[in-house]
Amino acid sequence: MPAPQSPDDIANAIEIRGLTKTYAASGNAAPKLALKGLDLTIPAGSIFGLLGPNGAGKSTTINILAGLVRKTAGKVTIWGFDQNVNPRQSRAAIGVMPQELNIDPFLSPRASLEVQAGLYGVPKRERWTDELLDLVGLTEQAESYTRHLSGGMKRRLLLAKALVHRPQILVLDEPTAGVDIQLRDMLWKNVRRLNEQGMTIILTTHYLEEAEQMCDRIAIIDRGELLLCEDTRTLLGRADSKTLIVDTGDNQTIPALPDDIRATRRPDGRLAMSYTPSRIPTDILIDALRNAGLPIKDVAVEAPDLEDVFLQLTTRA
Ligand SMILES: Nc1ncnc2c1ncn2[C@@H]1O[C@H](COP(=O)(O)OP(=O)(O)OP(=O)(O)O)[C@@H](O)[C@H]1O
Repeated sequence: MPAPQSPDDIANAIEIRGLTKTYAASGNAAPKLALKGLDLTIPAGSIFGLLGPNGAGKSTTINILAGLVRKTAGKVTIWGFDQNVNPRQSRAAIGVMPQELNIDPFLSPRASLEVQAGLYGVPKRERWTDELLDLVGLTEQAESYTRHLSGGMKRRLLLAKALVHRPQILVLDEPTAGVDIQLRDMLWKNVRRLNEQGMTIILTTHYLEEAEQMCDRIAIIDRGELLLCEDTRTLLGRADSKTLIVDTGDNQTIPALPDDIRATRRPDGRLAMSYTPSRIPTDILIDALRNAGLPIKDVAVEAPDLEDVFLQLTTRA
């Protein structure tokens, strides 16, 4: 049965059901159960973050998607193609920018892209090597030896390599680990542009702030299991705590407040109160300060970030 091809037909770029991976024992090391029946659905057109602490199983998942690691059990469907039934088509739908710089040092960027296109069987007339070099800002270095490129340029070349076969899905494995701000900005600009053109983006990152800013949906996995998969906004709403910061001018008293509100003075003199907005609305708290006779010169609210939620979910006892 032909699998659907048009983006309009595809609701989910990736569907993972019951994905299990056991790495075989080697030497003294026992077999390792890295994925324990993972279910994951990645909507087409999203920028999707796959997060988790070290050893959670992120790379294993990505490597299975990329066809680099063989799954032990489970079903993986990529762009409508079952990986077991249509391995070639499912692999063609995905491009992976790996963590490590796996580039032939003796090839020029142009030659690297041509070789990669050849590996994917892209006919010469369908190649877009010049556009790709331009996209990642390597037109000037197109003919240089790759070993003469800076680390940042090599990473940009990896991005271009992942795109030679115009995949519908782009996977970025820790794309900004150890890169400078300029490269990071360039990378995210490109990623957003590709996403606007319809490409589904999946990324792993240790920078939670980055995931919060970039991803519209986030999955958190830990010890080979899915902890949650939600829209970023919903996920951030989970941490039901906020901090109200009030500048009370010269008045430095700490007012008496209900028991479940922690009030402290920050080193800059402002009053900081942690509270649970679902139980105490912010305006009620401000009224309580007024009633206590405190001057209110300025007010700010600090909302929880992804790091708070992540730690809440993954901190091990
Ligand atoms: N080739 C392998 N052989 C045996 N065990 C492995 C192999 N690769 C990974 N593992 C183990 O499988 C588990 C999941 O590893 P994986 O690399 O997928 O995690 P990760 O979430 O990507 O972690 P990190 O954030 O550190 O990259 C870990 O316990 C790891 O030690």
